[in-house]
This record gives sequence, structure tokens and C-alpha cells, in this order.
Amino acid sequence: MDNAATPSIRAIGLGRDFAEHTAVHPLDLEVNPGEVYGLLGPNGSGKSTTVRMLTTMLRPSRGTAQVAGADITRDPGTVRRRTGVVLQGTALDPLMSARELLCLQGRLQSLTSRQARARCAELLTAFDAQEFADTPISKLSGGQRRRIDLAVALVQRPDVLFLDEPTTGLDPASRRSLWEEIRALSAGHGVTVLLTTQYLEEADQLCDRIGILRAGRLIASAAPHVLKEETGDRVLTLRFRDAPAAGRARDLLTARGEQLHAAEATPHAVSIRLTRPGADGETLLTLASAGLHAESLTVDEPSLEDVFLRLALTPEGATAA
Ligand SMILES: Nc1ncnc2c1ncn2[C@@H]1O[C@H](COP(=O)(O)OP(=O)(O)OP(=O)(O)O)[C@@H](O)[C@H]1O
Repeated sequence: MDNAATPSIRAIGLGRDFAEHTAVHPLDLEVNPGEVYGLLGPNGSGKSTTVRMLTTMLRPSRGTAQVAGADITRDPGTVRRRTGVVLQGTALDPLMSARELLCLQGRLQSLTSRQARARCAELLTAFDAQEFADTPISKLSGGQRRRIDLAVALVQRPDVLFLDEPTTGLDPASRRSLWEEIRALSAGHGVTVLLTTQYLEEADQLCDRIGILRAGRLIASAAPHVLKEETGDRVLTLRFRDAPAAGRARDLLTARGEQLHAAEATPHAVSIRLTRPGADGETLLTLASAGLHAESLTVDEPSLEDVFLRLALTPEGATAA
């Protein structure tokens, strides 16, 4: 994909049924070259089914998609040649070493044995894996295996990389190091990455844009900061000298119809959701005119968790797309 204007992934009305059950409702999605896009959603929301359709492993029941410039149903061979895939549960042969696996993958991709060895050495260096390159896969840690999974998917220099829950089961340090690898692929090599995750922090830190799936529907798709600004309320916390002052402030604000928030559950503090522009100033004026002066105040920005809880877990039909 060398045309920056052409999306690396474009799905139009893509959907899949299993018997009577619609796992993915018609879905429209565009992911641009070099972008890291995260599909986020609770268990069973359709993340893996979407990835399996886009990687040509599962035929869609409806709709179309182009991946790396080729149609997933009309030209699945080209899609496969231009994409790398790392699915849940490693499929690596436990008796082979990383070096053997990478060379074999290179040969399967029609590299000469000399080219395959060179590519293998390049990837082992890039993934800092020389130290365990000749150890059987069965003896590697979860984090080391995941790095080899990723390296195997990169042998053919894919334009688009699909990662299904790449960091599930990894400790925080291994997770962060895998994020670095993924960022380097996208920023340094222009690889487009579509990953699924159940970790909000991962989506927030790693992804340029996030799509939230709920019951097979894409209910939001935007940059994490945009989702936070659009969906989450800021929270104002005021701390008073004593609990009675905080109690009076709480009563006054409740009577005005403000939404109290359990951000800081101490008797000296009161937190409210800032649901409209200027609500922070109004609140301070209201309290000051009743002789209530806070000793300190903080405003917390919404987190992706707020967004996710509101969008993904509220009853169906209660939120707009
Ligand atoms: N092969 C299948 N046969 C029947 N139903 C399936 C099949 N694969 C998935 N489903 C159903 O489709 C829905 C979406 O499943 P999918 O695995 O895509 O969700 P997910 O968001 O990836 O979940 P998880 O986070 O648990 O991996 C679920 O209701 C699931 O039971």
C-alpha cells in the first residue's frame, strides 16, 4: 500500500451470522496506512469474528472488505500474502526453536535459504531474541513466545498486521515491551496494525484510534482522546476544612440538581460531574455565596474506562453510535 489516500483496511457492511445468531452486524470500518487501530469490546462482542473475516479465515455472511488493496472474498490469496496474523493461543511448534521457525516461515514464503537466514537474523535482532533463538519454543516464557509470534508474522514484510489479543496473559513489563515493538512497526515501518484487546489501558496507550464493539455492533470509532472528550464528563472535587462544611456543600449542590460522583469518598470532600460548560465556575460561585470556601480543588479528566462503561455496558439502545 503506497497510496496514503487509500485505506489499508476498508470494510463496507461486513457482517457474519452463526445459524440464527448475528455475531457481527453490518460494519463499516476504515483503517489508514500506518495506523494502529484497536477493536475493544466485552467477551462475545464480535472482535475475533471481525478479525477472522478480515484475514480471510471466515467467510462473511454479508458485505465486503478490502485489505491491503485486495478483496477478502474475491482475492483472498493476495490478502494473505500482504498481511501478517497473530491469533490467540500460539500455534508455534513447541519443539522447534525461534531460529528454525523463522527460517521455515521464510522458505514457505518462497525465500531462498540464504534470504530466509538473513531475514531470520534481522528479526531476531529486531526483537532482541538472539539469546533464546536456539531454545525450543516450549521452554520460552509467555512474553518471549509472543515476540516470536510477532516475528513469524513479519517474515513476509506485511503491509497490514492483525493481532488478536496480543498481550493477554502477559505481565505488565512484557506487555509494555510488546507495545514498543508494535509502535515501532507502525511508526518506523509504516505497517498498519489492527488489534483486538480487552485492556482499556492498552487501547488508550497504544492505539491511534479505537472502535468499541457491543453485541456485534460498532458503536463508536475515534481517537481515544476524542472518545473521552465526547463521552466522559470531567469530575470536580472540592476539599473542605471539615466534614460539616463538606456536608453543607453536598446538600446545596444536590438541591441544585448537580450529579454527585463518588470520586473521593472522604467526609471532607465533595465530587460532582461537570455535565455542562461553565459548571465548575457556577459551582464555586454558588458555594461562595453560601459562605462555603473549598481549601483545594482538582478537576479530573474522563478516563477511557468511563467511556467504555458508558458505551459498551449500558443497555442496548440507550446510547447513540
Ligand atoms: N464458530 C462459531 N460458531 C457459533 N458461534 C460463534 C462462533 N464463533 C463465534 N461465535 C459467537 O459469535 C459471537 C462473537 O464471538 P467472538 O469470538 O467474535 O467475540 P469476541 O469479542 O472476540 O470475544 P472474546 O473477547 O471472548 O474473544 C459470540 O456470541 C460467539 O459465541
